[in-house]
Amino acid sequence: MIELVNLSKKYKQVDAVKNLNMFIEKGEIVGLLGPNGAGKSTAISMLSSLVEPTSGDVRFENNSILKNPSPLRKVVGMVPQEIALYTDLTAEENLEFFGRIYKLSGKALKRKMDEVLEQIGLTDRRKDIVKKFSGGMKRRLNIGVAMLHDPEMIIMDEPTVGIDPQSRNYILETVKRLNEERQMTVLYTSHYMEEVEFLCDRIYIMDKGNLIASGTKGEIKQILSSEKTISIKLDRLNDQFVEGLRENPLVNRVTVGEKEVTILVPREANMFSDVIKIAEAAELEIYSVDNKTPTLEDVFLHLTGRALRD
Ligand SMILES: Nc1ncnc2c1ncn2[C@@H]1O[C@H](COP(=O)(O)OP(=O)(O)OP(=O)(O)O)[C@@H](O)[C@H]1O
Repeated sequence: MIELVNLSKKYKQVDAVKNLNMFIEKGEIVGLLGPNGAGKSTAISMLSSLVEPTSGDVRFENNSILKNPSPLRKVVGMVPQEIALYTDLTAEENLEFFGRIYKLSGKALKRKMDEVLEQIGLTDRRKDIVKKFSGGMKRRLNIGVAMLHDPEMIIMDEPTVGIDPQSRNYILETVKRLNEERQMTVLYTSHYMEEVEFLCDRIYIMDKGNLIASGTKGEIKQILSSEKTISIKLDRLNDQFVEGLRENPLVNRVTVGEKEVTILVPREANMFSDVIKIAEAAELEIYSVDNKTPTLEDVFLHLTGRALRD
């Protein structure tokens, strides 16, 4: 459906996106994962023809959209990171206003507004002024606006940043439902790997303007096939224990949580007795030692040496 070919964007000294190659097929949920500043917003702004690339091409149904973006714009709904609503108007009035921009009117507009309000779970708040909405409700309405013209595809730029967990779940479930029931194609950007892991069929991971991994969840996790992650839970932590792990020749990486340490070791390594000895020397009590299935966070850590949210 859509293909990005060697797409780059340079802002003065900053390479916001470097030689990005990506494709999105009809009916897929594709995730674009990366920390702040990775280049995700720039990539989707070029994809939706809001920002002009420095080089490369964006192709929709095999035609370049750089000179003629209208065929793509007709089928894409964009949910920007910033909320774009009139806060002095009600939810209904906002939808009506944006609906008219999409040239909807009369019964067709009313029908569409009812449908969208139902989809975003705001039917009973339709007459309330947006100023009084929570952050999560505003985001849901923002998504509703993008759905007014019946898009085949929706592009969402970090739609759950800074909202309550309940609204976040609602948004994730809505995206899944739209995909399953209406075969909506979705491009979902996030720096929350668990969201991308939950939603997406295929994933692209960006860092500092570069694509660092891509594929299905399984394919991406194969990157770690030679290693495994072990989670160690303790009564408390101290430096001696962490240093003891770091000095162990089998341990490739140590990540320290509150009362939990995770270590990355070769798949075949049996670490149990080493971990117990290091804990005993550090006078700590171990609650559990578990093998973890790798997460996308582990893959990101492996590829960049940093956590996604660093
Ligand atoms: N209009 C602009 N002018 C100059 N630099 C820009 C502009 N837009 C983005 N950048 C730079 O390009 C890089 C990528 O930014 P981008 O917003 O695409 O990242 P992102 O992954 O979407 O992160 P975030 O979640 O923080 O928006 C950053 O270094 C940013 O400062």
